Amino acid sequence: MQASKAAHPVKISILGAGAWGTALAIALADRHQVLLWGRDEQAMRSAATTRENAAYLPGFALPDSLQVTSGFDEAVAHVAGNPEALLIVASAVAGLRPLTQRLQAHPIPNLVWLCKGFEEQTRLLPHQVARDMLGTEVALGALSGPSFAQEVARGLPCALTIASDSPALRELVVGAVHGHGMRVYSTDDLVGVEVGGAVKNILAIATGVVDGLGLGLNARAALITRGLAEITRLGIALGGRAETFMGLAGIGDLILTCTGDLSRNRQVGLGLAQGKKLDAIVTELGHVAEGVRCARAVRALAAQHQVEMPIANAVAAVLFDGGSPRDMVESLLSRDPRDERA
Ligand SMILES: NC(=O)C1=CN([C@@H]2O[C@H](COP(=O)(O)OP(=O)(O)OC[C@H]3O[C@@H](n4cnc5c(N)ncnc54)[C@H](O)[C@@H]3O)[C@@H](O)[C@H]2O)C=CC1
Ligand SMILES: O=C(CO)COP(=O)(O)O
Repeated sequence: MQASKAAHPVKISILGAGAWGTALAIALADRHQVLLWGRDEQAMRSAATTRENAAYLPGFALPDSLQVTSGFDEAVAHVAGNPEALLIVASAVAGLRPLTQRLQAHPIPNLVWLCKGFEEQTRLLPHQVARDMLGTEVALGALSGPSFAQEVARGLPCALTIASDSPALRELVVGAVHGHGMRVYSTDDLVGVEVGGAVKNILAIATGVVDGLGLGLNARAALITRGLAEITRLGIALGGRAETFMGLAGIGDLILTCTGDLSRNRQVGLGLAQGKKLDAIVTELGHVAEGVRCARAVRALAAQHQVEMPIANAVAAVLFDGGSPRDMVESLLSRDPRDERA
């Protein structure tokens, strides 16, 4: 599909001024009329004056053309009722329900989210949460793929995928985001894209543990490969398509997050291997590490759907059951041999 609408500017509101929402706002602000909303009034006032989001993305200048606000109504009014405008939810998964609940009263035609995970309490994927809150009238989609915020904010190249069952929304997102070093592919496999993005975070914690324990590059490659098998099994059980897991939101993001030290989830694993406590690691990060919240939901879903996920389960045991990082490795290495396709 060609980026047919890239030529003209689009109104875009981004709800959530964390690292990723801010980076995407920076990347799009030279092409579109972008408004970035954050819930912390003082932080947004400071960002508007200093032209920097010091808490979440320090060191990156906000372009003059980027509007910054803590006024929710202002952010919604920027796009409401406009079928060519785009509303992007850039919060953590935990923010998707409260934010979409606030959108119920507004005529939002197109909604895309960037978060990766399952909702902790309900074990729902983001598109199920969004549908719950907004019904079927709104065109919905997930924008995912390997994309560290800091690199996107620096203008380095990346490739993303937009997943939606609405061809018009896919076209709108490709038209608005593709270009300027960002390649945007599209798919209708929302489940596959969301499962890939959610579960790779747990595998990044596992890889951080293995690397932190100094177990070597062979072990890392084995873990990533068998991790992909786990993601694929769960994804297919939940209705995703196998080929999606060989794409950007599957193996692409898995490789990035497992091997790149910019990953917060990988940092959690490295910290655990050093013997640090989970609470201390998460506090020190100052950002969300979705794999931590998601691991319990994935363990429960794997059990419910009878999907074998030994690595994800071993991570959950370290995070929630007091298992040690070395126990995690031992539990994986002592498993019986099996057919590689199993
Ligand atoms: N940082 C990155 O490189 C990338 C992050 N993502 C995903 O995007 C999402 C956001 O990530 P970051 O911006 O990096 O996280 P962050 O930790 O830098 O910022 C989190 C954002 O979510 C908001 N938030 C958290 N809990 C909330 C709640 N209960 N209600 C409303 N808002 C809430 C915060 O106010 C903040 O704006 C995550 O799901 C992450 O997995 C996806 C691709 C790249
Ligand atoms: O999803 C990401 C890159 O695509 C970011 O991963 P982390 O949340 O582990 O930093």
